[in-house]
Amino acid sequence: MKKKKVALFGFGCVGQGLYDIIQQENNLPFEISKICVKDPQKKRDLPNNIFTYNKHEILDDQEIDIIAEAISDDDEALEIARLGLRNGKNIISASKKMLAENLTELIELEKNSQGSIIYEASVCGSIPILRTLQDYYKNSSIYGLFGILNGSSNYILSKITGEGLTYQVALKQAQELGFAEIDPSLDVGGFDASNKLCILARHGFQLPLGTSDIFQFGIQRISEHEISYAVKKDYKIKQVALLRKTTGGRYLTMVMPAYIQEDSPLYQIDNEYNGVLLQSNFMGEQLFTGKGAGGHPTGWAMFSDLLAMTNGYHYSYNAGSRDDTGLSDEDFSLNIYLRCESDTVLKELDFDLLEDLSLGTSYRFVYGSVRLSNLQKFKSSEHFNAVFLTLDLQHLLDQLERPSEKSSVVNEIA
Ligand SMILES: NC(=O)C1=CN([C@@H]2O[C@H](COP(=O)(O)OP(=O)(O)OC[C@H]3O[C@@H](n4cnc5c(N)ncnc54)[C@H](OP(=O)(O)O)[C@@H]3O)[C@@H](O)[C@H]2O)C=CC1
Ligand SMILES: N[C@@H](CC=O)C(=O)O
Repeated sequence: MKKKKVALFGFGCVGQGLYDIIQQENNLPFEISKICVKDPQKKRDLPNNIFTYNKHEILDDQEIDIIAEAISDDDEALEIARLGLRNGKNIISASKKMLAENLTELIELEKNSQGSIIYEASVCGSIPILRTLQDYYKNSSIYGLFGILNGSSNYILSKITGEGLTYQVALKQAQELGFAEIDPSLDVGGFDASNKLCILARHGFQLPLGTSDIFQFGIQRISEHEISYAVKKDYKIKQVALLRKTTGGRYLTMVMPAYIQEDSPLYQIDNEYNGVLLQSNFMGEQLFTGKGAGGHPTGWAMFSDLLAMTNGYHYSYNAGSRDDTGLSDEDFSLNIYLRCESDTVLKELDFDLLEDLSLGTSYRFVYGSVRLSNLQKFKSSEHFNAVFLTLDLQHLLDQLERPSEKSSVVNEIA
């Protein structure tokens, strides 16, 4: 049988990871015919004639069946996806930011194209979570998703709490290992996790979320105070993402740092590993974990998509997909640890103090309860200068709709 022709866009961490895997496998139904990169001056380990610097050489080539795109330029990645679909190509993409921001348009384009677009590598590296949501969870009633969706921030937090590394050193390592985005503020600021949550929301919940719909707070402000509290209490700090059904079939979503206790399923998920805990009726809870970043784990997700695509695999977007975001406009209260400089912040937040942990220090370090709407307003204000982490997420979940009594779902997740 004639092998399908695949062209790669990008030969960096992920592109090379995919290329390595392909070299080590035999009897594949496809072969790499071209690789498009940006910098003609860069030294490469492969012969020059496999590279091109002109995307049209691939997009206009009738012989090329599949495009595997892993580039660090989201505008260009979007252009490649658009032109590729218009030209009837099948596309595999790792560009989560581009996908999260343009999924509605790309789904529309795909409907009118001979080709299709799939993107397992864009969410949680090696974990086959989109395939699972598509094919295994199809039609099941998922009511919650909770997890660690960003490898770099998990790596950084693991290294600073577990090994005493400084934030800067841990971030540098995450960059050197190829985990971090070209702009690492996407990782530590929670944007990357929000992008992934948007993609998961589409596939698991049929929700067209945008990152601006997600309550989001990063890990950049976490300091030795929060770390030593975690160490003292045997907690770990994780950047967690949550999407959970509330009353009336609407949803609550957030990405924020959390103190995680030993009995949480996320506690043992360290370094660049990710974890996604799905909650659904009938099946209860399932935790999926694996390497969430890095060339080979992510390259494998692309490789698996390539194999699936050569067998005609494509996503089906549930016809029940809604037009609005589906988010709840109810207000909820969240239990947080807060470090700030003065009592004014506590007043502004209408903070319900449960425990004062300041112990004679010059700043306020307190545990208590706030309305999410107040926290949102406060963190967007100009003079915002504080750090907060949630602990007791169960306090929040207790305010949300519970699964029917008949199901055997366990609610404790954090
Ligand atoms: N690293 C990871 O663990 C993961 C990354 N991703 C996503 O995969 C994508 C690639 O990431 P990663 O491999 O880490 O990035 P790298 O920075 O390691 O590599 C980027 C590659 O993209 C190429 N490139 C950049 N701009 C263009 C352009 N305009 N035209 C053609 N090629 C271009 C670069 O070319 P040149 O070689 O000439 O510089 C380089 O080969 C990103 O969207 C990232 O978010 C997704 C999951 C995990
Ligand atoms: N920068 C991302 C890479 C994978 O998606 C991460 O750290 O998770």
